This record gives sequence, C-alpha cells and structure tokens, in this order.
Amino acid sequence: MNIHDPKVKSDSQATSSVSRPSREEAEEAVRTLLRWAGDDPAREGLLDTPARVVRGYEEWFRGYDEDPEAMLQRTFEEVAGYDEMVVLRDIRYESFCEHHMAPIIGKAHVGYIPTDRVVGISKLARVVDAYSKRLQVQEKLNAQIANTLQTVLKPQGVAVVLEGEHHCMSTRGVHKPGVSMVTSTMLGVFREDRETRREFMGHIGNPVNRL
Ligand SMILES: Nc1nc2c(ncn2[C@@H]2O[C@H](COP(=O)(O)OP(=O)(O)OP(=O)(O)O)[C@@H](O)[C@H]2O)c(=O)[nH]1
Ligand SMILES: [Zn+2]
Repeated sequence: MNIHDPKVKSDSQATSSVSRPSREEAEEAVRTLLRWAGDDPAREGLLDTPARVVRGYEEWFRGYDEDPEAMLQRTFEEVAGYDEMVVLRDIRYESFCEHHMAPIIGKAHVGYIPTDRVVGISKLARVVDAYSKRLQVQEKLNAQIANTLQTVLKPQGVAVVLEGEHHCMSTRGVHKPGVSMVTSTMLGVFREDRETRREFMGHIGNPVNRL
C-alpha cells in the first residue's frame, strides 16, 4: 500500500473522519466473523459472545478516545533544580498490530532530561497506554510516544525503547514464538550525545540480553 497516495487516508484523517457504527452493527460484524470461522452464532455458548467482544474492543481500543497531550499538562517545577535523567523502565504495554489485529505485548522504557519542570511519572505510562490501545505498528507507536513527550514537555531530550512480541508472528504466519522486536527513538541530547544515550541504555539494561 502506498501511504502517499492521496486516496489513502493518513492516520490522523482516518481516526477523525470515520463515523462509528452502532453497537448493534459492531455485534453483527462479530456474528459474521463467527459464521466465517465455521461456527453457529445462535448456539447457546456464543449468544453473548458478540456483546463481550464489543466490550473487549472498548477496552483494547480505548486509546482512540484519549488525548495523550492533555495527560502531560500538569507539571512540577519544585524539584530542587533536578535536571538529570528520569527513566521509567519495564512499562508493560498491550497493543494490536494494524496488519492483523493480533496482540503486540511488550515493555516500554521511557527516559527524558527535564529542562525546568518534571511530569508525574504515571503520566509517562499513561501516554504509552493511550497510543498502545490503538491499531499500531511498533515503529509508529515508538515515534508517537517520543514525539509527544518532546513536543509537550520540551525537555532536553527524550528516549523511548520498545520491546514487543508480535502475536501475528508467534501464533500464525511464520510461527516464531519468543521473538522480540526492539525499536528506539532518540531525540534531543539522546540523539546528539553518545554518553547520554549510553547512560539511558545502562539504566534500562540491554533489552536483548534481558529476554
Ligand atoms: N515493521 C513492522 N512490521 C510489522 C509489524 N507488525 C506486523 N508486521 C509485519 O507486517 C507484515 C505484513 O505483511 P503482509 O505480507 O502484508 O502480510 P501477511 O501475508 O499476513 O504476512 P505474514 O505475516 O508473513 O504471513 C508482516 O511481515 C508482519 O510481520 C510492526 O509493528 N512493524
Ligand atoms: Zn501483525
């Protein structure tokens, strides 16, 4: 698919201009898939399944209704001049690959060096969640988290490393369980300064060695 084709919608267009079907339409789509799988949606064990699946979608894809930039608005300046690296490592995330709608399960490691204000650490994890709970490719998820932190907090730099197991690779297709995809986005001083990057990697440990 050529995403530069004007007929192909970009991510932001796709999420803002699409009208949502009703809950009943969504449940009917699940019944169609159940029939496609070869089962009978009218049998007792499957009667409530469409409603459960739709409730599951509300949870798995709640990120479309969340605003990551708004999550970062409250910051704290009283940190006694602390201007060193802040790292949150091993943030579990659960996402879905946009090619197969299969789970991507992994860990995010997020670091930044504040300029004059810090953000509550739970908000870093909330931003990871808000972008995870959407259809994703790992590279995009990685870039979105890093770019949002950089744009809103305007720190000296941001580092985000993601590890993820893609169930589209482990449970279907090429069938390679245990494979972890590692991606990283380095911005500001993390990109420019090798020592800063090395300090961050030291804090999170080498993802590949920790599997
Ligand atoms: N770069 C990248 N690739 C991904 C991600 N998630 C899934 N993929 C890959 O996306 C590709 C889609 O390839 P296609 O050939 O269109 O789909 P497919 O026929 O189902 O391919 P197979 O998975 O190889 O069976 C596959 O190679 C997936 O492994 C991701 O987050 N990043
Ligand atoms: Zn996939």
